[in-house]
Amino acid sequence: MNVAILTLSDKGSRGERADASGPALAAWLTERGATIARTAVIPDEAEQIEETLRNWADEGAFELILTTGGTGVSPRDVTPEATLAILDRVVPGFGEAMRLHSLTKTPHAMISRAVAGIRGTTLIINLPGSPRGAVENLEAVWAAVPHAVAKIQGDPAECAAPPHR
Ligand SMILES: Nc1nc2c(c(=O)[nH]1)N[C@H]1C(S)=C(S)[C@@H](COP(=O)(O)OP(=O)(O)OC[C@H]3O[C@@H](n4cnc5c(N)ncnc54)[C@H](O)[C@@H]3O)O[C@H]1N2
Ligand SMILES: O=P(O)(O)OP(=O)(O)O
Repeated sequence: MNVAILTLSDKGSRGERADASGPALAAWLTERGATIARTAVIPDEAEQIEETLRNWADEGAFELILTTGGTGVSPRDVTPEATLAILDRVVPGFGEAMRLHSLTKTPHAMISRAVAGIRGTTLIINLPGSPRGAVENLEAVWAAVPHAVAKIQGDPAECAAPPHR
């Protein structure tokens, strides 16, 4: 699976803090056989986020785009709005699963407004900004990602498991 990782961070984009979240996600994914095909760190600016997500998805080179950062309620947290602006279809189950799983780790999980969905043939998933939060939220949805990616790419196989005996 070719994955692109977009880090949204004002401090990171200004060089005031090293990006630890993008590399943490990359390491986690690489251990599971994914290829990290593109990374970038940009500020929490809605137009820039929309443009980057639109361009990356429309390249058709990545099955999965992960964002990290800007999902909360601070004045400059705009990642969910920017993502929704460029999605063709929303997949609410990813956000539901992330918050359900993350609430077992911290009550602050309910503050993340992360969304997920599809643009063209690319699955896009928001993750929170902290390195630990980003990986914990990816862990929460990973079991469904390969199947979702296959379906988005047009896999015609039937989903239903064989009937139980
Ligand atoms: N499973 C978990 N879910 C959530 C956690 C968690 O720890 N585990 N944290 C919750 C919190 S707290 C919040 S608030 C929300 C929303 O988070 P955001 O997406 O808005 O995160 P940011 O404000 O962008 O960042 C938070 C914090 O993390 C550090 N940070 C951010 N970006 C980077 C980076 N690229 N490299 C290193 N460190 C980074 C920094 O200290 C920021 O202040 O999510 C809940 N969900
Ligand atoms: O510089 P950022 O965008 O990572 O913001 P914060 O540290 O306030 O989450």
